[in-house]
Amino acid sequence: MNNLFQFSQPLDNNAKTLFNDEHQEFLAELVDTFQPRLNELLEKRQQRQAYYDGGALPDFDANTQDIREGHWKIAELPKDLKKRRLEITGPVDRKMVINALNANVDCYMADFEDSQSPTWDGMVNGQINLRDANIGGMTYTDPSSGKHYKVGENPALLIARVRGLHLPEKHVQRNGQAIPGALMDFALYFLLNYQQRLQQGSGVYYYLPKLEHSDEAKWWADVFHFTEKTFNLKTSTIRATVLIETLPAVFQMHEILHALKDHIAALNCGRWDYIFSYIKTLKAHADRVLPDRQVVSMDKPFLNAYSRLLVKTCHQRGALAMGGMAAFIPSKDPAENEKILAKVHADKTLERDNGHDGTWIAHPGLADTVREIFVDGIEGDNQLHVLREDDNGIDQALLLQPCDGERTETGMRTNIRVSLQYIAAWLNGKGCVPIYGLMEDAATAEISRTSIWQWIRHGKKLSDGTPVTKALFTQLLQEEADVVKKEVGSERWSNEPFEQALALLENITTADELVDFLTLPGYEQLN
Ligand SMILES: CC(=O)SCCNC(=O)CCNC(=O)[C@H](O)C(C)(C)COP(=O)(O)OP(=O)(O)OC[C@H]1O[C@@H](n2cnc3c(N)ncnc32)[C@H](O)[C@@H]1OP(=O)(O)O
Ligand SMILES: O=CC(=O)O
Ligand SMILES: [Mg+2]
Repeated sequence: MNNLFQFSQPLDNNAKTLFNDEHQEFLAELVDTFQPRLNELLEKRQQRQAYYDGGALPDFDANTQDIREGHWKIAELPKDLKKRRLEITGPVDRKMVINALNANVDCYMADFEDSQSPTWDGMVNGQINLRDANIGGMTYTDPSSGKHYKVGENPALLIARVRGLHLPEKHVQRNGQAIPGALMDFALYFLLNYQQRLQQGSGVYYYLPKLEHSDEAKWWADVFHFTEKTFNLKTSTIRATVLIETLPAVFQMHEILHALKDHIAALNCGRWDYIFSYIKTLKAHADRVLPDRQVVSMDKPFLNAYSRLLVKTCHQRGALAMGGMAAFIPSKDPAENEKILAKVHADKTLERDNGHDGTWIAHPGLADTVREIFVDGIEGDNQLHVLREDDNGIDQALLLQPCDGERTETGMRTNIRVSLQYIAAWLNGKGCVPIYGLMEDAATAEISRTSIWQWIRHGKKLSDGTPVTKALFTQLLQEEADVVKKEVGSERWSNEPFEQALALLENITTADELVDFLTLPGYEQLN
């Protein structure tokens, strides 16, 4: 094996498959060509944030008005990306991959991101699992239950979501620097699967998370062109769906589609990161502090405007407009489950009526309910024809409109318990877990912990008049840690990294400066 990278540990057989000489050569070329520019793009994020922290608000860019107002379309969608009414999402562990491919859905978004804790083993085995999924006939036997899993006929179309641009892959270094996690995920998924996917008459499909600016989309476009050229492939073999899940990006949707016009297939409303980004981007703006997380739902004016503007922008350019995730997951209690399905039904109906072409589900048990809306409830493969005049008036003021609602002690305590349990799970290698009947992943947990930070930062009062201070948070943290300890039992508490999570949550919530992503300090502690 050649020595183009330094690895933090000896490679096992799976890792050797991923990092064979040919793969290392291409990845090294990508890193050398694109990492310096990526570092500049990340620096620009900081500069824009400093501008917002100084009192400015995100807005449409006057310099790119011609792109927003010009007549152009993205490249024609490939046949298999025109029908994406239902997409299941989930982490890349083997059983989940098989269950997702067998779910009654059109597509499966296989996630190296929000729902995947980026442990070395998780990322390496995830690539092997997706390779096997693309080859077909994938199997697995669960060692604890003995249950056997096999991918059946007509599996869902696979789309891989790579890590965000901010996350390094510390286990793989080049010239003493950790490589970008996003480039590793992109390159390995491409190298392991492109021949197989082309033989099947398809392309290589990705989801790109957490972009903040069209310059970042342009960076990805250049990575895709470079890859297609290196492997003598037709332009547009690689197709991306970009999550619009940061507040700055909602003002850049035409520009993002334009920058990626040879490779884009759709935009997606990543609502949870979007809410987190609203908090983060406007963290210095006392008049835009969010209320309890539970009341920030998609029918709030600022979120509804985001969904409608995304639909309009996509359809104008010939791209699909994907909806997002309702965090409710099925309950084993039939009465409770009926209520959950009713909530999911209402949430998805709103998305369908806004004109989305498809949506996400977190669990196979939601497929039938959501099919009623997005399969039986729309005519044809998508709603590309929906272009409403009513949506013309969506402007900066509406997109940034403050959100009504109370800040309560119960809400704050729930945020603490959810953050604590999620961080412990993430540090333990699980990126998505059920907590109090909801799916929690990196994006939802970010909302919980940054809400508290922002309430402290602006000295907000709870609905009973109590001011939110660091001292109040520290007191509630101890009380809620005791509650969680009782809920999970002392054995689990001591066997899993709850104490580590407690310390991390306390640090990031009481820090004077908002920590950009909880996964950055978290990653320093991850294997
Ligand atoms: C903000 C965002 O980024 S949203 C996108 C990222 N988030 C996600 O993708 C959520 C993915 N969902 C999940 O990880 C899971 O549904 C959880 C963790 C929330 C709940 O999982 P569980 O506790 O295992 O749920 P439950 O016990 O009800 O699962 C029943 C079965 O459905 C399977 N299942 C549940 N969710 C999924 C899924 N998303 N994909 C495939 N299979 C699934 C389970 O593996 C289990 O299979 P089994 O009966 O063969 O053992
Ligand atoms: O990635 C999806 C989100 O809601 O965040
Ligand atoms: Mg997200």
